Amino acid sequence: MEQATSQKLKIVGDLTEQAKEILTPEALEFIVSLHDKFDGRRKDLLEKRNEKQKRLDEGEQLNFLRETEEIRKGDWTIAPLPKDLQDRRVEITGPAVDRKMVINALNSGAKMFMACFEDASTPTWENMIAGQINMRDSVRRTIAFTQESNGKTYKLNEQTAVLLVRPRGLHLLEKNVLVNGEPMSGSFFDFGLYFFHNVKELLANGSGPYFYLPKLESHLEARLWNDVFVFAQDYLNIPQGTIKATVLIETIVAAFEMDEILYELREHSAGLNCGRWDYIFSFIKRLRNQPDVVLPDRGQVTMTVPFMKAYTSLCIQTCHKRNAPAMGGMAAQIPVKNDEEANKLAFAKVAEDKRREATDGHDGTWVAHPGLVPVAMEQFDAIMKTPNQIDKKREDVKVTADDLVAVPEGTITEEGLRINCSVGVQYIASWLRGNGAAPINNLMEDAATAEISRTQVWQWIRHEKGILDDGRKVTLELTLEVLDEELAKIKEAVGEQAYNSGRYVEAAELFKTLIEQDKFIEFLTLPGYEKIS
Ligand SMILES: CC(=O)SCCNC(=O)CCNC(=O)[C@H](O)C(C)(C)COP(=O)(O)OP(=O)(O)OC[C@H]1O[C@@H](n2cnc3c(N)ncnc32)[C@H](O)[C@@H]1OP(=O)(O)O
Ligand SMILES: O=CC(=O)O
Ligand SMILES: [Mg+2]
Repeated sequence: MEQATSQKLKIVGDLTEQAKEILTPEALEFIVSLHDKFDGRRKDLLEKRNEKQKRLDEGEQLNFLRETEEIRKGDWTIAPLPKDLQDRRVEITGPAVDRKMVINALNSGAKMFMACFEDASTPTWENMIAGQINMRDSVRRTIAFTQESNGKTYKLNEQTAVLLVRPRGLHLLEKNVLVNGEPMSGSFFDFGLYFFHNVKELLANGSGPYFYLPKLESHLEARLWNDVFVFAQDYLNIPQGTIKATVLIETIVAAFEMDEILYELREHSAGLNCGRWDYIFSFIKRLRNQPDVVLPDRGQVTMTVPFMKAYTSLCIQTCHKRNAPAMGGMAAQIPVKNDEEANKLAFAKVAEDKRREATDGHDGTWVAHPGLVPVAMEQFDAIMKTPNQIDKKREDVKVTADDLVAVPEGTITEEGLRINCSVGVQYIASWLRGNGAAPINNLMEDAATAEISRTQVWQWIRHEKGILDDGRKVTLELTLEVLDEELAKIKEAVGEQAYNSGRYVEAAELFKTLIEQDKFIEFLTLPGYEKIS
């Protein structure tokens, strides 16, 4: 249904009752202002990403920027953190769209809840609007839910986690809102509506508008966000510096600009987070055409391989020097149902990951499931006796540009190729069905992890070092054979009916497109978005 809202603005998505509650004339006016003022810069910055890729393909080596040396050497810190952002030892994450999960996350005992419109969400119109409704009701503490299947009711506990919101990345569009005939940015849509509807209520409750900013690739992108914040605060007469944002360092290029990113956002910064899954994806993506860069099977790229260790250590050192928190990331393991042994192992792996993070100096971490909150809490409580460990300056850390791009040892195996194909297709099918976070093989999968799978396969096919440990070259023919076999296994496992209705065939088609085309597709969610409404 197409709804003409004004000459300038067109809402293409259904104007349901819920949508009308969110897309009020005043809120629309605000997000249109964001578009008018900032969309040109957003597009220029995306173009800069392409230019950088071209230079990398031509052999440019990543390095710290010469033009910002003064910032790196300078003696400055971020503005003091508000009280409710000082102790973030455990942050649970989950899709903003899932009302029950939002309540469960807020009640989980975690210090923070990061509600996600990004890696964990399929950005259908329905989901994005429902997410905004869930956020509005969470902030007002009126959120409630009744599960139809068993009548179980959900409401908020007295004590709840502090809310942080992750809007979509700068590359994603919201095609259901056209400004001057052009789709508006998903980032500005998600940020703008959450901020507009909730900032005053949040401040009245003694909290604030807190964000996670995903997939940044440079300090200029941080500068754009900072300018968006300054404008938004002015627009609603909110004191400057009220918004606080944690930037995910989850691209290899951003790892070279951590100081600069904190500096750009220094009045609005709540530190950095090591988004490990997108980071691995970005490492492969950006360095895909470099002759020596090929990563082994996804399962072998752990947090302790040298380039991952270098990145997290540098992040902690950089943040703490600037009095900023350095948040850890997400272990992939989730509780395993009906298998006590496997469940124990999964918990042990999460505990080990959290212990490492706390010991290294992270100020908190992410968990994917409420069952893992106590596991992470126990590790951080044991090691971090204060609300954070920003005073642990980690001056011992010495990380060079070479350390950040050190290619890890390991093997590419047929099993690794199979897992990438199978998990890639299963996740994309889930995403197309509207579910952006899925348990697959007892691991949490989301857009970032699926990106690793399809990018590895793309690269192995094209890179001369894409050779299996048994000597066979990974080729398109071999991969398509494997893909067909894995698809047959999926069909067998889920049954004919679920297979036919579960968008698996479309997912396999999309996976094929992603690996077949020589021109690398920047994000799987871009062609994916054409298949959802
Ligand atoms: C790379 C990155 O970006 S990481 C960050 C983005 N990714 C995410 O946020 C993923 C977060 N995790 C999830 O979405 C989920 O845990 C999944 C999809 C992986 C698994 O979910 P489920 O299959 O529902 O798990 P499970 O059946 O064990 O759930 C048990 C209970 O825990 C709840 N639950 C599970 N995960 C979460 C969560 N992250 N937040 C809140 N509640 C949760 C379920 O709602 C369910 O509640 P109920 O007992 O009241 O019915
Ligand atoms: O967003 C987090 C990540 O690991 O990617
Ligand atoms: Mg990510």
